[in-house]
Formats: sequence, structure tokens, C-alpha cells
Amino acid sequence: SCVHPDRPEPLDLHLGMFLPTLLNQATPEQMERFFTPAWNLRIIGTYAQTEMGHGTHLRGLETTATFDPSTQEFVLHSPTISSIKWWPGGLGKTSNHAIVLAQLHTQGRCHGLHAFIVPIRDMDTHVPLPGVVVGDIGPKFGFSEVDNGFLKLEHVRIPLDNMLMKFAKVEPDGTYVKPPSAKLTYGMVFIRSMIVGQSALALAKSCTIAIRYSAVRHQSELRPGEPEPQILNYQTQQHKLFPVLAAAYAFTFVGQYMKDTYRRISGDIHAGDYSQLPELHALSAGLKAFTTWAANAAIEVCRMSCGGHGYSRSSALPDIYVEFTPTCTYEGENTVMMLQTASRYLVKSYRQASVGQRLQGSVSYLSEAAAQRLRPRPVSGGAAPLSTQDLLSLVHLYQRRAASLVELAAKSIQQELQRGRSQEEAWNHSSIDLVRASDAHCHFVVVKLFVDKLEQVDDAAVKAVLSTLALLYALKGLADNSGDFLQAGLLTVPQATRVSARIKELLEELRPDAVALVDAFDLNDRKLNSVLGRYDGNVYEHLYEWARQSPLNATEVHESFHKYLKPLRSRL
Ligand SMILES: CCCCC/C=C\C/C=C\C/C=C\C/C=C\C/C=C\CCCCC(=O)SCCNC(=O)CCNC(=O)[C@H](O)C(C)(C)COP(=O)(O)OP(=O)(O)OC[C@H]1O[C@@H](n2cnc3c(N)ncnc32)[C@H](O)[C@@H]1OP(=O)(O)O
Ligand SMILES: Cc1cc2nc3c(=O)[nH]c(=O)nc-3n(C[C@H](O)[C@H](O)[C@H](O)COP(=O)(O)OP(=O)(O)OC[C@H]3O[C@@H](n4cnc5c(N)ncnc54)[C@H](O)[C@@H]3O)c2cc1C
Repeated sequence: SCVHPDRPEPLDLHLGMFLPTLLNQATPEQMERFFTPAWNLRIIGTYAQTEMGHGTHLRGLETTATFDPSTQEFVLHSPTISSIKWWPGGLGKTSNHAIVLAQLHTQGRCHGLHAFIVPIRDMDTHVPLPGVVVGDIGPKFGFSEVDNGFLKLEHVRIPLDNMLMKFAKVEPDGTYVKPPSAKLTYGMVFIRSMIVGQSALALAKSCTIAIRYSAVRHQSELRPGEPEPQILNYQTQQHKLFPVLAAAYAFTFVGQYMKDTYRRISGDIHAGDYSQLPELHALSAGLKAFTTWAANAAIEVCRMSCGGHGYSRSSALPDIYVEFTPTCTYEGENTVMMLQTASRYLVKSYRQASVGQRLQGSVSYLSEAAAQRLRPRPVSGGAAPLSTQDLLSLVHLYQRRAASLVELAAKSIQQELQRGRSQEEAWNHSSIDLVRASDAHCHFVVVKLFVDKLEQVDDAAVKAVLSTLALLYALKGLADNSGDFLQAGLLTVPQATRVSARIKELLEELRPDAVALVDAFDLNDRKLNSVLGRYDGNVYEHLYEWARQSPLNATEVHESFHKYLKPLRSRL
């Protein structure tokens, strides 16, 4: 981050995936042989999993690693055009090694995807090694600082000891030794967990820029004859930006929780206790999808709330968007991640709770819901009284919405099966419900963690303003998803009307603290890199200076006049 902090860089994959994968999957001997030189940037690596034909469907990846006992080597090969590794960051021109995910073949059998360390360029000349065809995949939507590359392997031989063997092993005679759990070779949970914090940072940066700018930008008339007001005084501007501010705080707390949970459970896994891996996978997959989708949309809200200057690169908002938006795709495409959380965790937990199993962790509420279903329903059947002030009751409302949508998805699968569909078809024809259930589950987790965090705040004034933000986050989510709550019988139309009114009150309450709340993120001007979001609010002078520095202004008459306009004029 020598130039712009937080900008994507060719070494991101080396730091964010190559090193962590070694840490998680290398033997002590391999750590010695690879981690030390990689830490010193002698080895520069990437994580080459995705192929031209497959990114999501890991079992469909085609690259092969065939063990040759006669030479004690693996032969790495790209058998088809669609098997060419495609997208890995830093692969095109930067890396001299790659962790290649390939289908392991030994003694005539395929044992699925495993990780292999493959040297791809000469350590001194950086020339591609024999059998290695490597390059950049070409211009992209953004990420221009990163050489996302392609890698075609033509019967490339690597030593037996280049297969990451902390969990699975191949013996010198070619015998395959299974890992303690097949799930250990998936990886990716680390970065998915980190991305939740990246969502919070992207939101914090975007709403800092937009709210500071909205405090210095004056426009139009609120009262005839009076000076033009700050645009932050318009209710619509507050309605756009303050929920983003609330989400930035919410996701900051969730990001901290995700990091702590990753650290705790990966520690258990290193100690041989794999019991919490399903919760970690489901939580990291779901929260990665939930927070990146929300942040992706919110960055655009912030950009558009700054009017024309928001569209200028001087605002930094276009760059924040372009750099953030691929988080919805990489490290697990969001829809697929939501389906993982639903199908591999929520529905499974729902079925366990339905037969009386006591659930732990983030799905424990499903046991409560199952018990509730066994109790006689209240005669009124109507929605419980709604407090637009009591955070704990709102957490409970989100919990019940999540339980309701998990049950709806599980019942949809059951109904499809009863219609005679196969298991696979039944699940596919319920996948919209499954995604909704995951979304609701993650939303409940975020609201609950936000409210739990308040219990740790001692300062009364800080606790009060954070409580207001938490209320706004919960009520805005309720308003935006009122259909779910109405459909589940958790909300009535009069209550929905009260929610909208309460949101307006909260916007007004937050207005005096809005700038202080973004200042509290403590994002300095260098990190924000935004003329609109400057701490000193001196926007116009610096906007003019920024434009004057534009390369196009290096000369008063641009060469295009002489090269194109003048000749064109003479021909007319
Ligand atoms: C050491 C020092 C480090 C210093 C640096 C520290 C920090 C980093 C800081 C700075 C670095 C800078 C930035 C950060 C770095 C990088 C970010 C920048 C760029 C982005 C890079 C992007 C990289 C990529 O995109 S990598 C490729 C990502 N691809 C995917 O995610 C593929 C998605 N698909 C899948 O995961 C799978 O196909 C699937 C959808 C899960 C389906 O798999 P399948 O085999 O079909 O499995 P099935 O659904 O049947 O489930 C079987 C079983 O397994 C369980 N399961 C599945 N996945 C996992 C998992 N990941 N973990 C655990 N368990 C898993 C699943 O629940 C099932 O269990 P069960 O049978 O039901 O019990
Ligand atoms: C900027 C960037 C950096 C990247 N860096 C790396 C890297 O360093 N290393 C690496 O290995 N990869 C990298 N990738 C690749 C990335 O991991 C994949 O693009 C991602 O996993 C999605 O896979 P895909 O592209 O095959 O999309 P697909 O899976 O083809 O998705 C296309 C559509 O199909 C849908 N779909 C797919 N499967 C299902 C399903 N089972 N059910 C329902 N819908 C489904 C998806 O929801 C999506 O709408 C990077 C990608 C980008 C954009």
C-alpha cells in the first residue's frame, strides 16, 4: 500500500491466500521449504483454483495431478481449454509459484481436489518454466493494478513433497491416505471471514465521504428567501445515508465477531476438533454474501447522493465501488454461498430441531421455534405488540422471521418431493426460498450482534447514539423486508406504519451527530483519498486544484486539436 492504502495489489493473493493456505495445509517440512522464502518474497505465490470452465463447481474442476511412483512425482496437466486456470490474482506476471487445486489421481483412482505447490517461473530470470504457459487475462471492470492471469500446464512434473500434505497424504508407493475430514481441503473460510470486515470498511469510507460532503454542500431552497441549506438537512438525503451509517457500524461489529470466531474455531481445528467447522463455514459463507451484497448497493447510494461530483474520480466513490464489487463474486459467488448456508446448515438444523435436538451456535433459535410449534397457538393468532424502541424485542422479531423463512424453505422442499420430484429437483425448485432463508438468518445475526455489542459499551452518551443507530438499522431492515414479516404474521399494517414514522424520528435524532459518527471511523484523508470527503471540508478549492492537475490540462491546446479537429475542419 505504498501509493494508495486499500487499493488492490498484485501481492494480495500472495499475502491473503498463498501464505494462509501454507499455514493451514502445509506440513512442518513444507513450511520450512516454502513459507520462509515466501514470507521473504523470494517465493511469490498465488491461489490457482478457478478455471475458465469452472469457478463455483469445485468437483467439476478438470486440472489433473497424476502420481508417478516410478519417479516419485506428480504430473500436473490442463487437459482441455476449459481446464486452463483463469482469474488467479498475481498469476499473469507477478507470481513465480502457484498453489494449484487439481484432481488427484493415484493407483488408477481419482481422490478429488487437492492442493499442489507448482513453480511456474524461474526464480532468477522470471521466465516461465518448461510446460508452463502463463499470462494476463486482459482488461477487467477494475482491479487494473492486479495481473489476474491464466495458467496452462502441459504435463508439468513436481516432486511428491509438493502436495500440501498436512491433512491428506500420498505415500511413496502411491497409497492415498484420507484426511481426518474431507472438508479440511476446501479452504477459503479465512478470506470469506476477512471479507466481512472489508464490507464494513467499504461502507465506512463511502458514508464518511457522502455525509461529510452532504454537510458542506448547499443546494436549493428549504424556506423561500433563506440561504441554501446543507443537503444533509433534506429528509431524503438522511434516509439515503443514515441507514448506510448504521450498517457501517453494524458490519464493523460483525466483522470483529467473524474474525474472533474464525480465530477460535481454526484454533480448535488445529487442535484436532473439527466439530465447529460446519458453523464456521455456514457463518462465513452467509455473512460474506450478506454483507457484500448490502455494501455493494450502499456504495452506489453514497455515490449518487453526491450528485455529479460523486461520479468524479476525485470523490473516490467510483474507485471504492469498482474495487469492492467483485467481492460479491470471488471467494464464493454470493448466491451459491447463500445456498450453502441454507442447504448445508439451516435446513439440516431445522430438521434436527424438528425431532427435538437442542441446537447450539447461531441456529439455536431453531430449537426454540420447533418447541414453539408444538405449543398451542394463541387464539388471536395476530402479531405480537411491536415496540419501535425496544431493541431486544426487535432482535426477537428478526429471529422469528428467520425461523419462519427456514421453515418455509424446508416445507417447500417437502412439497416438491411429495409432487414426485427428485431430491436434486426439489432443492433446485426451492432455491429462491433457501436464499431468502439464509438472508433472513444472516440479517438476524447482524441485528443480534449489534445489540449484543451495546452491552459492552460503558459510556452512556456513546451507548445512546449507538442504540439509536441500532434501532435505525433494525427498523429500516424491517421496513425494507416488511413483506417477510407480514407474511409470517409478525407485523400488521398499522405497525408497519408506525415503523415508518419512527424511522423519520430517528433520522432527525441522528442529524446532529452524523458528522461526528463518521469522524469516529478515524479514516484519514490519505486513506479516504477523496476530495469530497476531506476532513477540513474545503472541497471546492481542492476540487478545482484536482481538476487542474488532470493530465488533459498539461497543455492549453491539446494535441487532438491539431491531429483531428483542424484537419476535419479543413475537409468540411
Ligand atoms: C500468513 C500471513 C498472512 C498475512 C496476510 C493476512 C491477511 C490478508 C490481508 C491482506 C491481503 C489482502 C487482501 C485479501 C486477499 C485476497 C483478496 C483479494 C482478491 C480476491 C481473491 C479471490 C480468490 C478466489 O476467488 S479463490 C476461488 C474461490 N472459489 C470458491 O469459493 C468456490 C465456491 N464453491 C465451493 O466452495 C464449492 O463448490 C461448494 C459450493 C461449497 C460446493 O462444493 P461441493 O464439493 O459440491 O460440496 P457440497 O455442497 O456437497 O458440501 C459437501 C460438504 O462440505 C462442506 N463444505 C463445503 N465447503 C466448505 C468449506 N469451504 N469449508 C468447510 N466445509 C465446507 C459442506 O457444508 C458439506 O458438508 P456436509 O456434508 O453437509 O456436512
Ligand atoms: C476480481 C476477481 C478475482 C479473482 N481471484 C481469484 C483467485 O485469485 N483465485 C481463484 O481461484 N479464483 C479467483 N477468482 C474467480 C472467482 O473465484 C470465481 O469467479 C467465482 O468463484 C465464481 O465462479 P464463476 O466465475 O465460475 O461463476 P459461476 O459459478 O459460473 O456463476 C455464474 C452464475 O451461475 C450461478 N450458479 C453457479 N452455480 C450455481 C448453483 N449451484 N446454484 C445456483 N446458481 C448457481 C451463480 O449464482 C451466478 O449467478 C476471481 C474472480 C474475480 C472477479
